[in-house]
Amino acid sequence: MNILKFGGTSVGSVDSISALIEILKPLQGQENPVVVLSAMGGVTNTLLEMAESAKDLQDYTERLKLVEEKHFKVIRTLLPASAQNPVLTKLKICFNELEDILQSVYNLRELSPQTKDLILSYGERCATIMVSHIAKQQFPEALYVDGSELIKTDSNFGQAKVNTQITEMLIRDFYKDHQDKLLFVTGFISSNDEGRVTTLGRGGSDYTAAIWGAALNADQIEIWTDVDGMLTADPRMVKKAFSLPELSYTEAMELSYFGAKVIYPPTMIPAFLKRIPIVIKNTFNTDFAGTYIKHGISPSPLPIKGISSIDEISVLNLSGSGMVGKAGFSGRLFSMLSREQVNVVLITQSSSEHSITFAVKPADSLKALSLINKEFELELQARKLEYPEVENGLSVLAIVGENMKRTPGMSGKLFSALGRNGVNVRAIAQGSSEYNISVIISKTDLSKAVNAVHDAFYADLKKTLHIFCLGTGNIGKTLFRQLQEQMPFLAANNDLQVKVMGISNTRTMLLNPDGIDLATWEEELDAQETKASLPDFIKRMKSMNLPNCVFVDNTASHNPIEYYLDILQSSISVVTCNKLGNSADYEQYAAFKQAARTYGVDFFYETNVGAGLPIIRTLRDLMLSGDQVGRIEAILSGTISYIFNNYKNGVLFHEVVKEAQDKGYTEPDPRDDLNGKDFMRKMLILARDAGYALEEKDIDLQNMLPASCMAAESVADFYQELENNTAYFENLKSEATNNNKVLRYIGKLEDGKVSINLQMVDENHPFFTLSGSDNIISFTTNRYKDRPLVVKGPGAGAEVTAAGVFADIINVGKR
Ligand SMILES: NC(=O)c1ccc[n+]([C@@H]2O[C@H](COP(=O)([O-])OP(=O)(O)OC[C@H]3O[C@@H](n4cnc5c(N)ncnc54)[C@H](O)[C@@H]3O)[C@@H](O)[C@H]2O)c1
Ligand SMILES: N[C@@H](CCO)C(=O)O
Ligand code: NA
Repeated sequence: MNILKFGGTSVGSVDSISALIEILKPLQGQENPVVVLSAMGGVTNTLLEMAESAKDLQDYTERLKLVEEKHFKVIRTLLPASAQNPVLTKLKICFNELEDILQSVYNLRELSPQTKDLILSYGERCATIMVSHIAKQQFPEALYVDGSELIKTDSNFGQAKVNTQITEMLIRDFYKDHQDKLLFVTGFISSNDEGRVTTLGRGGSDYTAAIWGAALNADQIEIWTDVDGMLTADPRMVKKAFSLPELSYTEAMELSYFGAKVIYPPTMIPAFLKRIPIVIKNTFNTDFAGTYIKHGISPSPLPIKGISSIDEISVLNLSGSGMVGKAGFSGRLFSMLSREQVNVVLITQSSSEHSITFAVKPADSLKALSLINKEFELELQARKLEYPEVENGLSVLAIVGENMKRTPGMSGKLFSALGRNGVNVRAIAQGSSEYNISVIISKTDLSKAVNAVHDAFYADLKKTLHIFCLGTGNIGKTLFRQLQEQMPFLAANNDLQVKVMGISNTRTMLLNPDGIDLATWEEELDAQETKASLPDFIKRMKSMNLPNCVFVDNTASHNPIEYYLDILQSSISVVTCNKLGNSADYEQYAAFKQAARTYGVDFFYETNVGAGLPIIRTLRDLMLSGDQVGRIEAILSGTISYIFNNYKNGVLFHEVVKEAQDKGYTEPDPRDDLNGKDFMRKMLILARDAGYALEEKDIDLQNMLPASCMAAESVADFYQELENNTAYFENLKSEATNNNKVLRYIGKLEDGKVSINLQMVDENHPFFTLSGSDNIISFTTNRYKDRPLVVKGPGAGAEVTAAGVFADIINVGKR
């Protein structure tokens, strides 16, 4: 049985509540989970503010109306009219009670901690009443549970201490009687012996989930929030921060102690004691597999798990001869501070025992100072101690991870990263567990320091490209061979690793979180039982959630194209030799480019034009450096080029076509080459890259095939028709040779217009001398005006194409 806790953002809006219901749907038919809910996002704060306002005789009624309306709006949107009344009535009763309480606070001008807790409890109650009723539409067994009656605490209002024994008994009894129900339980609220409402303090709803989990021995506690679990650093500060798949309890505690706001550590203790795994999931990204916090995590390749920080900290330094050799001095200092409820965040002591430095929250600093002055009055007067001063404007940065214990050089890495970036370290502390090294630095350095440290620790990992490849035909196969051959060189010369994480063709698919062995990929893929499914492949790619991910499309299929946008929007780069994406609607082409820009990833397609020849790249460089393309003239069909270069006496036209296919120059379907479609796509892509928003219909394509060849249904028929038209092709050839000319199929872009024609050119034409599958392209631009920029060479074939795809992948790695 699982406990699912949804935080404020997950119950904060119509959309998020719909998402929540979607998350519960697949659980139908299984053992019912227990669902714990927070108040709607923002409501707890508003309740607090209203209570304070009432006490200060200020108006709160406007805000009360807004809170009420916020709940009603969800009900009206998500429930059919016939189902609205009962729940609106229940909520109305709650809001009337709340209004009465606030009015009493107003009348008495007094807000006791217990009244505050009572007021706050309406946040969780109203949200849970609301969501449980909405859920009833899907799950008739949904039941609202006021959890305050089941969690028993002392009377420390605002931060009540739980009586575990009674609480667990009450929860178990209640659950036994209601196992067949889908329970929606209010988080955060509890009650004391007299039945008065208490609250569990910060992170209280997580705590409720952990208490229920422990009482019922749950299999798992899921904390649903609005981010992808715990990250290596605060993503607002570190753009390259990434989600962590697994953490030990200790690591999670250390990480959240400083900063990470995802969960609040004390709430985990009941789960920790019972060894119940906690998983942090994202309501708004259900593809994210979650961050698991549990016992026995698998060995991690990460040197550290994360970097956390406290923005604002104050430091006090105590020094003087009076401390030297005085047993119990620091004991006296810190037990005094703890007695007075000053939370000490970090302590360091010099080995000479001449000074102690410790950090506290800025709000506690003056209190700490005056406490010290009082406690050590005699020593201070006798000058055995220096008068301490408070230093502000400081931050704490901590690196956290169990691997630190085993790996030498961790602190070296930390301090050299800080040093290289000119960050001065004010004080250092290492937790005795060796799970944490903390430094105090100037607040103005914090962002730079966290980024520098993140780079230092994750750079090696960042230099691994994780690729997911579609298509194992001509190009795909060749690419894998090239990758395998080149791996050692890349590692040695570029510190770059390329790991193939997934491969799929139309039959089967293979994904391996450790990377696929390129020596045996083919047998492994063939042996897979799972039938290929593109949506599953992409889903699994996304849920691996790896840094530096590249999706490689080596197919000639329409299917992958429809996922490009989603993939780019998941911050995964796309490398493709498939031209179908860029040559469909202009709008789609533009959307791919925009998505890559917005999500900071790459969309590379060099091999769409001229295979491995640097044509797209050259054009991009021209455009980026402010040049303007006036004219492009090109031969961009490797297949047709090969055919015209090898269509000599003694060989028939259809035989040369077959040769081109056997050499791997043609499209999977050679008709796409011969009818000019493939060429047209390339010209369209070039024109678009040159800044013209053209569509296929704008291109003037002269088809060089006789109608009967065009009409052929299968590839075999097509070859037959080519043979039937032998005379037509022979005529073309002799007409050209008789005039000392050669046949050339030439594309042109001029004045924003594109045409493709069959021409006969003589030796004065720059395209006269070509051989093999050569492509040639000449750019006439503002800067290359008198003599054009020309790129020429083999423009088809598996080796050169795979090499182009390879280069695109490496270029993703360079960023
Ligand atoms: N041959 C060249 O010189 C050259 C040059 C540039 C670009 N290209 C492009 O390379 C691409 C591949 O050409 P090829 O000769 O390797 O083709 P191919 O027919 O040999 O291989 C295509 C592969 O794609 C797989 N595939 C098709 N649809 C799929 C889907 N929906 N999901 C997963 N896998 C799928 C097939 O199973 C097959 O393994 C084409 O788009 C082509 O235009 C080829
Ligand atoms: N079939 C293509 C491959 C290169 O895109 C050609 O012949 O040019
Ligand atoms: Na190219």
